[in-house]
Amino acid sequence: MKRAMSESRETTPRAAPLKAPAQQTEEALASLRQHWQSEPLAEALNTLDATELGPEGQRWSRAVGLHFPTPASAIRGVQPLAGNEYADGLRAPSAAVAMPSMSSALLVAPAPPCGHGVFAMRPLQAGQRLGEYTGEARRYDLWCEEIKARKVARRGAESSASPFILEELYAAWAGIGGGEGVVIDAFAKGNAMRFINCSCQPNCSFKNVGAGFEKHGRLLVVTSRDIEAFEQLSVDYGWYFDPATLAEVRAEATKAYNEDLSHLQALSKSRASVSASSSVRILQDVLQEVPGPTEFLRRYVDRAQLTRLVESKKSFSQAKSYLEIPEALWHFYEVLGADRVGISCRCALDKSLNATGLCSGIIGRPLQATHLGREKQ
Ligand SMILES: C[S@@+](CC[C@H](N)C(=O)[O-])C[C@H]1O[C@@H](n2cnc3c(N)ncnc32)[C@H](O)[C@@H]1O
Repeated sequence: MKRAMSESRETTPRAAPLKAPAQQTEEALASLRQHWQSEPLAEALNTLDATELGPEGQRWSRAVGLHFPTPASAIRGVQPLAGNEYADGLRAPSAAVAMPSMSSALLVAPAPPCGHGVFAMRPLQAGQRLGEYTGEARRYDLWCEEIKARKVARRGAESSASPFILEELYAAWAGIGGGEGVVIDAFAKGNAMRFINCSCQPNCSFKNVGAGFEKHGRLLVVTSRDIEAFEQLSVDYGWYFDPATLAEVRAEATKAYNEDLSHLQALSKSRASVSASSSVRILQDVLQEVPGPTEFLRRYVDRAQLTRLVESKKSFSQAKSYLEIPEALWHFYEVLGADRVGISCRCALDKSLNATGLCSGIIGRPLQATHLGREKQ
């Protein structure tokens, strides 16, 4: 990956000793495991052995001011950054901004199905400043171009203008910065805050703490409500509001629906087993109340509505846009579209990340409860 020349200043990793000795780390992990004992999370925590929490993870944590070692599998290829690096001609804000040191309550650990996450190991109060979100401060326009080039290289020339690929979800918007906007990109370099997952019921937010007109380049993670011990920290990534991304999600939703037409027709006629399309098989299972492991897409189908659609013997026809997908199916296909783009949300599959079970299905999309119905494109 070609990166823009950096005008960054060198950051000096803090040389503080790792504060939690092995025994304290083991105790912390045991209590986390105990707390989430019947969840997939507890099983994932069992994978953390001495190698995972060995010297590599200890060095990384020390460099970013974390109390506990960070699992080696989480930080492969990720450079620890105690403070931002400034690239693309951006300069560090000149006015000194006092930043809190990293909270000693934080522990990075596996958090299935979202990779690794950040856990609060003791209760935290609303409004608490937990530390800085560090990474490379990049000009938004240049960073976007780079992401798009990578996307075209990976997905082909017909890729849309939407910048979504995995890397993008590590970049946090840091204000307009007097120009085209600034993001803090923590994909390749950062600290523990880069592991905070997205939740539809977030418990933290980013606060911009730049000074004067240089209101960019410094982001604080602040709790937005009281947090209980062993909860995961979460924020709302908010990228749903990127128009190009939304257009791509909906184009993929329409494509997926049109690809399924003949199978949907079979579904409406006989409810016989549907073979070729896995998405229609999910609808079939919902209709027939087939029990089984929770397939996350099932969450976005209302059984009564789907039954009415099927019983109406409607014939399914090509949709030109997602607005033409039948009412009972649009949410299901919108989430499927988001999954194809790479931004489907699975927060409610992890109780530590979202205990309410309410999830919009798309990373950064508002919950249906506050966002009823389909929007116009
Ligand atoms: C900023 S990182 C968070 C740390 C990441 N879990 C890791 O282990 O490196 C963003 C990535 O985490 C995952 N992620 C975060 N929140 C998610 C969510 N609500 N649903 C699904 N995946 C999520 C996605 O893979 C996303 O690209």
